[in-house]
Amino acid sequence: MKQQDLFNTAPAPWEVDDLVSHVVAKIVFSTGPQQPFDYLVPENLAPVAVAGRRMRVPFGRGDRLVQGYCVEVGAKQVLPNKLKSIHEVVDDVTLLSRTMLGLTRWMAEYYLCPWGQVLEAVVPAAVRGNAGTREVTLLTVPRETAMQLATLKLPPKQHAALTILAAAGKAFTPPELAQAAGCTLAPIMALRKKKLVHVEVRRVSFAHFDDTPAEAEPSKQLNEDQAAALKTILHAVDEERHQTVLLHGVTGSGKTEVYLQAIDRVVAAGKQAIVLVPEISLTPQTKQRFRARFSQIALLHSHMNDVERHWQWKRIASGHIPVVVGARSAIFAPTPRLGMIILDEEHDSSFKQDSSPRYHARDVAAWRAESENAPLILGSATPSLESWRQTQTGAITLVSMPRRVNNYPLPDVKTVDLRVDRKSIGRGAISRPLYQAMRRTIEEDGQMILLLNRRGYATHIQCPACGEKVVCPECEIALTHHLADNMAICHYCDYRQAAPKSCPSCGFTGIHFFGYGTQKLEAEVKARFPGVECLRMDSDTMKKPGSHEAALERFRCGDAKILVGTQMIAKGLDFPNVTLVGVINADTALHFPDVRAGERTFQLITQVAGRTGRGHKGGQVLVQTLSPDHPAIEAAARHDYTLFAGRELPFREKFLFSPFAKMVRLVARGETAAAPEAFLDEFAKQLQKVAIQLELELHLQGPAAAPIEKLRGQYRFHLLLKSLDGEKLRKAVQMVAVKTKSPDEVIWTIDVDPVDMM
Ligand SMILES: Nc1ncnc2c1ncn2[C@@H]1O[C@H](COP(=O)(O)OP(=O)(O)OP(=O)(O)O)[C@@H](O)[C@H]1O
Ligand SMILES: [Zn+2]
Repeated sequence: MKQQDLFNTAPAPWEVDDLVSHVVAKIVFSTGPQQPFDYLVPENLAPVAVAGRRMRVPFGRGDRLVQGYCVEVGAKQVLPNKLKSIHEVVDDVTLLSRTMLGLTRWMAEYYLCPWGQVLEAVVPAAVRGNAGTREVTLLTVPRETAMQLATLKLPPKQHAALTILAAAGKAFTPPELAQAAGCTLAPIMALRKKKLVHVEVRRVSFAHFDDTPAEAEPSKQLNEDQAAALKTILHAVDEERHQTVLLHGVTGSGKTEVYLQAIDRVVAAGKQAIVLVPEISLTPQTKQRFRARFSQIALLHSHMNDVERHWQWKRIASGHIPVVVGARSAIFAPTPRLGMIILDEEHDSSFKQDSSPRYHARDVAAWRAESENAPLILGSATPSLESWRQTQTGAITLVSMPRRVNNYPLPDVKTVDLRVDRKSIGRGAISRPLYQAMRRTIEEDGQMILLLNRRGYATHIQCPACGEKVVCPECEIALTHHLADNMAICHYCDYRQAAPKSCPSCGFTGIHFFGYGTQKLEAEVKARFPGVECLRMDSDTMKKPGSHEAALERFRCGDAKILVGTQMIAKGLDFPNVTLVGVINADTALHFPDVRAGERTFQLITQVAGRTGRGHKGGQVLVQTLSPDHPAIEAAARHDYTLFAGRELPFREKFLFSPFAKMVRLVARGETAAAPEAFLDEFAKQLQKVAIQLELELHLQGPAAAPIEKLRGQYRFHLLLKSLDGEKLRKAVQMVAVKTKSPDEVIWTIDVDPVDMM
C-alpha cells in the first residue's frame, strides 16, 4: 500500500563515484507489486517514452515481460547496471496527462488503494484495448529511391508497382498497392525486402458514429434568480480560477438553463466543460437539451459499446469536443483544456463508486477543478449535507434559487396518515384520498406519477400457520415474489426459485404473499382504472437498452397517463402535464440502520414531489406514510431544505458523523462468522495502538455484524472508524493495513468516506 520506490535507496559510499545520470522511467503495475519500479530509458525509445503511456518491461528473475504505466520520466543519478531497461512503449498516444497522473496518485493515497488499480479505472478498458482500431502497414517511396526510379533494374511487375506508388503521392497498404498495380503481393514483398519502399505500421480507427446535432435552440431569457446565479459562476469562469459554487435551486427553478449559459462562456473561451449527471438522469430529455445547444458534444453513457467509447475518448482528448456529459466516470474525461465541471444532482449516491477504487466523483471533481484552475458547480434541490456544511464554513459559495421559473408555485404536499383506521383509507396500496385525487386528475386530463421504491410483486412470503418466512439460502433475506414466471427472487444476489405453493416447512397450502412491489401496484392501478394506460418503470422493465427512452416518450406524448416506478422516476423528469404525484410508502427507507436514512427519505420525497406543478396547471402531492411526524417527511412536505438541514446537522455533530467527522468503513467477509469478526477485532486493536502513536483521537464503532449480515453465502462484519482529523485517520488505517496479512478465508475492503452502510 505504501508508495515506496525500491530504487530510491541511497547508494553505498563506495558506489557514489560510479553514479551516472540517466533517463529513468517510473513504472506502476496494475496487478502484482504495488510500489513503482524504475527502468532505464534506452536512447532509441527516448522520444516515445513519455509519462502517461504504458510500457512493457522485463520483470523478476526470469525477466518476464509485463506491462505497466509510466508515471514519471526524468534524469536520475543511478548505477546503470542495477536497472533494467524498458523493452517497448505500448501506446503511441499519451493516455494520462500530468494532471490526470497527479489525480490518480492522489486517489490512491486518499482512498487507500493501489495506484495501478486507480490507473486502470481512469483509463477505460475500451481505450486500453484500442477498441475499433487496427494496425495497418503503410508503404511509401523514399525520395532517393524515387529519384533513381528510371535507372533502377527491376523485374517489370516490381518496377510497375514502385512507379505507381511513387506517383501516387500518398501511402498505400500492400493489398491496395497490389490492386492498383494489378499484381499479387509477391512483387510488393520483394520491394520491401530490397528496402526500396518505406514501411510504417500505424494504428488507424475504423469507427465512426453519427453525431448530427439536434435542432438548434436559442438560450432562454433568465429570470432574476438565474441571472444572479450565473453572474457568480461567470466571475470564476472569467478569472480562470477555482471556486466551488453550490447552486441550491428548488425543483423546477431552471438550474439546467444556468448550466447551459455558463458552459456557453466556457466554450467561447476555447475551453471544455464536463457535466456529470446521475446515470439514470441521462434521459432523452437531458440529451436533447444539451444537443440542441452545443453542436459538438460527447454524451457518455453505460449502453455505449467499446468502439464508441474509445472513439469518444479520442475526440475529447483531441480537444475538439467542448462539452462532455456523462455519469460518474465521465469525471475522468481526458479534456486537455478544462474550463469548468458541473455536478448536477450532486447529492446523488450514484456518484460514489461501490467497488475499488471507491471514489466519490464530487471529491475527484473538486481535486481536478482545483488543480486545473476551473470552477466547480454543484447543483441540487436537496444538497448533500457534506456540501451544505461547506457553505457554512465558507469553503463553498452558496447561490440559491428559491423560486420556480415563471413563478409557478411549488406543489402542495399532503400526507396521508396510514395509521388511522383502515376503513377510511381503503384497501390495497392506494388509499382513498389518493384514489380520489387520481380520478380527478384523469377527469381533468392530467398525468400522474406514483412512486414505490420496491420492485417485484409481493415483498415477502410467509406461512400464516407456522410463521416460516421464505428467505434466500445465500443471504437469509426475504425473497420477493415476481409475477413473471412466478418466481421468488433475492434482491441482493439474484438467487431465484419457483414461488412456493405451500409452506416449505409445515406444508400448509395457504402460504401468503405480503407487501407491495411495483408489479402489484401496477396491477392494482390497472384494475381500478381500466382503460387508462399505465406504464411501469423499474429495473425489471428497463433492462433492454432503449426501453427507458421508449417509456418516457409514451409518457411525454400523453398516451400513458399514469407512470408507476421506483426511484428511477423521482428525479430530473420535466413534464408540465404531471399534476399529481403519489408516494405509496414514504417509510421504505426511513428505518434503515443507516445514519443517512432520514436524509435519503427527505431527498426522495422532495425530488419526486418536484416532478409535479411544472406547468400552468399546477400540481399536488400525496405522501402515504406511517410516520407523518418524522422530521424528514415533515420537512419534505414543506419543501424546506433549510429546516431539514438545521435539524439534521446538530445530530450529526453530536454523534460524530459526516460531515463533521471523517469516516472510514472496513468490511470483512468469510464463509464462517468467526473469521471476519476476529480479523476486524485484531485490526481494531492494532488501530488503537497506532492511534496513540499518532496522537489521533479515534472513535470506533464495532466490529459488528453488518446490516446485511450474510450475502452470497458469506458472513459480513463491519467496523466504522471516525475522527475529526481525516488525514491522520487515513494514515492510521494505512499503517495498520500495510502490516496486516488477512487469513485466506477473509476478504476485506476499506471504504473511505463511505456512503453505503449496509
Ligand atoms: N428563464 C426561463 N424561462 C422560462 N422557462 C425556463 C427558464 N429557465 C428554465 N426554464 C424551463 O423550466 C423548466 C424547468 O427547468 P429545469 O428542468 O432546468 O429545472 P431544474 O432546476 O433542473 O429542476 P429539477 O431539480 O427538478 O430537475 C424547463 O422546462 C426549462 O426549459
Ligand atoms: Zn441472496
